Amino acid sequence: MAEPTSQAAESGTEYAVHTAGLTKEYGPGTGVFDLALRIPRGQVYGFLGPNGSGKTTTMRMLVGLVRPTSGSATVLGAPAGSREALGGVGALIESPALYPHLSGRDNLRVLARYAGVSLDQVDRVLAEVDMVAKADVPFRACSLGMRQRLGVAAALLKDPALLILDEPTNGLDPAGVAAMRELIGGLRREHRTVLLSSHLLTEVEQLCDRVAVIRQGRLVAEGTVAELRAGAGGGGLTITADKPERAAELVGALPEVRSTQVTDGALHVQVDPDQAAAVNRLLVEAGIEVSELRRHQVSLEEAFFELVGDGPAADRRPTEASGRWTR
Ligand SMILES: Nc1ncnc2c1ncn2[C@@H]1O[C@H](COP(=O)(O)OP(=O)(O)OP(=O)(O)O)[C@@H](O)[C@H]1O
Repeated sequence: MAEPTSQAAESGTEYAVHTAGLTKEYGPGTGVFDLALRIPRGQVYGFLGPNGSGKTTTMRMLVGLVRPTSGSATVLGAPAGSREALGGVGALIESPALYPHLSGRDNLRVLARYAGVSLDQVDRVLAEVDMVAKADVPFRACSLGMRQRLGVAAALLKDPALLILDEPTNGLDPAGVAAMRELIGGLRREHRTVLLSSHLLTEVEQLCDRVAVIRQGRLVAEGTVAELRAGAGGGGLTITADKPERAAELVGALPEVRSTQVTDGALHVQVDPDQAAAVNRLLVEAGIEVSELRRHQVSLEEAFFELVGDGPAADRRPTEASGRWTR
């Protein structure tokens, strides 16, 4: 699959998905409102939000299953839901609807015929989702993990540039989740774009290049995982040193440091924890004795709960915004 071309960039199609003011109003305050998404090609893009926040509705609008109330959505440079856009999109939205009595392979053959795709593609997608050995098991006898893999295989039949996967890890055991992670990592290596919704934030953290967070139908944050973490305080260092005030002065002068604070003799520094070695070196070279230096990282989960406001980290406030925070 080709990388985005400069011609594509010029014509504004460097984004696999581009929405502006996208709205689906089911009722007052219910649905999706004024959504502006830009999903770069070739990335795995996480779409996060609590139950009922509008993820599925958005994905359905992107494949033309739900008609927007207002706004626009462009998919692979064509209007969402148009024949041209759909030609390049594979989607798994909710559970795959396959015939229970047919095997995975036969189900995929039916879908391939229906989509006008060569039957040769069936073996290719079965291999891609690592289901060749189990391809002849009737769908009704397939485990949840196998069903989800077949769902992804069905979405891959048209060799799509964009995969839209709504909760592909739903209900999977840890081994199934790990296998799905591997599969999605493989899609990225093929330069496909993946729009992925998931409640498994550690998975999203490992897989996604960028993330959008929606709450009650509205975008509340967008950025790389690192930017979202930084927006939630970003983590930092706690330093025990013999001259904490002097240490704070020195460390505070570093351009990467967002803030310093000395409490109970310990120096708290808001900075990317990966700067630990540089900070330590600075202090030691200034003749300050460092007896302890601890790193702490804000997880995507903590950042998420801070944004959607109903979890363990809800009482904490972001101290500095570096992602595209829209709250
Ligand atoms: N066809 C519909 N008619 C009326 N309201 C709907 C319809 N579909 C969705 N909604 C409402 O729109 C809101 C967004 O639902 P949606 O399914 O998009 O959320 P979600 O983020 O995918 O949730 P989940 O994580 O639970 O799958 C919810 O309040 C839901 O009840």
